[in-house]
Amino acid sequence: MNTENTVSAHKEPPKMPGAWPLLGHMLEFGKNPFAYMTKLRNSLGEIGEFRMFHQKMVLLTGPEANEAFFRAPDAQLDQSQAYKIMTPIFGKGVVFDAPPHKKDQQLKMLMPVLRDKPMRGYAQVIVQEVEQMIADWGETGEIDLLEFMKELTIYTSSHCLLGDEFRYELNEEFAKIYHDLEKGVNPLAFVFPYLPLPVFRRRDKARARLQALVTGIIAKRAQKAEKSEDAFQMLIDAQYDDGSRLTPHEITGMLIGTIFAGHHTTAGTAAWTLLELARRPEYMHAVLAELDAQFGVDGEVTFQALREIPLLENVIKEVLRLHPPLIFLIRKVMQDFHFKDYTVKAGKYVCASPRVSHRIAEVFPEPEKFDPDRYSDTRQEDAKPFSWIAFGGGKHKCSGNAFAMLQLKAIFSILLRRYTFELIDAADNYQDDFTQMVVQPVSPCRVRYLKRVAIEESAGESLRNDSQETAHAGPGFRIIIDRELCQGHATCMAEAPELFKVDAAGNLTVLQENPPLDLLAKARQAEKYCPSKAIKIDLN
Ligand code: HEM
Repeated sequence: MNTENTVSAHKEPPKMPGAWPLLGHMLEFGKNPFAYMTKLRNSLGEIGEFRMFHQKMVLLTGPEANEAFFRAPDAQLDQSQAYKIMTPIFGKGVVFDAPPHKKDQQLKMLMPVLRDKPMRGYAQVIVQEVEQMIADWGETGEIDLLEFMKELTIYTSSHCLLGDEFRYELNEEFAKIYHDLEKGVNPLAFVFPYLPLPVFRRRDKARARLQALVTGIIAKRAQKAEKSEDAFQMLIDAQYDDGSRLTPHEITGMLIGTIFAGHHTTAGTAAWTLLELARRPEYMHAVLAELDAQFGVDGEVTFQALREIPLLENVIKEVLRLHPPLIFLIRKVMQDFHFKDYTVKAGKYVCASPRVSHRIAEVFPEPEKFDPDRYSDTRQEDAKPFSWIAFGGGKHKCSGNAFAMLQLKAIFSILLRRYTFELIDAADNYQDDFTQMVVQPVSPCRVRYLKRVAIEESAGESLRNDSQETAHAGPGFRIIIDRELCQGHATCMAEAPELFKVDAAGNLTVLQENPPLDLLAKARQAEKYCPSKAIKIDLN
């Protein structure tokens, strides 16, 4: 396998049968791209061709094929074509629309913005935004988790990247601009990017207004003695190899492009992380124990501490394996591309699919199982290069991956220590929405939150009351389950893992027949928060 010309690579990739005239495989692919790509891999293997309308697409899956895809030079596999739809938003001549030497330099300028040094400052900003979002949540309530995460991550990323002026002085105006830009992402833009449609007009007006605001802030900042420490400032100070600076048009495009790249991807991952934990009380409990040990009840969430929460990190990795927000990545073949015995001719498109590659049983045994322990030192199932590719790979690997992980870890370090969460609908109702370009959970995605401090306080209260009851209650208590009512929500297991176990089929087992009284407070919490009211505590 390689990306250079070789004499042995001569076969055309095998083709999927069943193409319709004009449409090709579009109908089946459009209905559920993941199901279609899985079918292609199951029938043709690691390389196979299908058609979207007249366009020939070749799907590559598995670590070796991914390696060929990600290591190919830009001159051979061109990424820009796939992002053409974004040119009116990011701007002409910005990143994917820039000539190759300029694009490389612009992407390079983004690197330090999203890594090491400014991260410490970002950690504080993210923590502050999470605290603010939940400040008026109260004891308990219901939210649409995806909407919550989308709002939160637009605040965190705009605050970290655009800085204080946009977050505090221009917050409402920025929300409107962002809304109009988002609405302007339309597949029509592939073919007619500047058609005089109202959505495109609003998009262009919003882009122009954003640039005017950026230009104004650059001028204002130039007057100040003290320098800001956000991504915006780093781009103002950045230089091309020839010493020239980015123009306000380029800075605007790079900032909005970075926010777009990180917004729905991070929001969807955050929502899935909480959903997967809420479905699995044993992991929720273990993550909570890790966070409590690291930060204590009121400990400060610092950048350094966020680096040392391996279980939460593995949980997020497993979420990204099962629910990568970008399920296929596309390149246009500019020069014939070779993989093993096959040649993909120039003019076709090649795609890699994180979602399909992540569910190959030879790479990730029992691929459908949520198992964060896969990444432990002893197992390292992701050790094979290009097997875990949620952030892509090679030269164009996500430059925001460290920032995304920082955001996710900071969000949960606050949220989970303040509140517990439970699903409102049946667990199977929470699915991926494949109709979106960035795959996220289907909306509405309803969860209930309950304040942890209240739980702990009332647990303390219970304990105090219990000690009074002990005198005439005997040395233990009994847990009575009404099996007719129990629906296997597993909330009890999150509250008292010593007392309850719920298996994957929703069957509840009570682990101790006559538990000691020091577990009574926890049992009472389980009784209190059981959504089906199936638990009764009987004092001896
Ligand atoms: C969980 C969150 C995220 C996921 C799963 C994700 C995934 C990806 C993937 C798969 C690519 C490669 C695309 C390709 O090869 O065509 C990519 C590229 C990129 N991502 Fe992310 N991303 C996330 C968050 C972010 C964030 C937070 C930012 C910035 C704040 C960001 C900025 C970028 C940029 C600038 C690129 C282009 C890199 C290049 O082409 O050199 N991403 N991302």
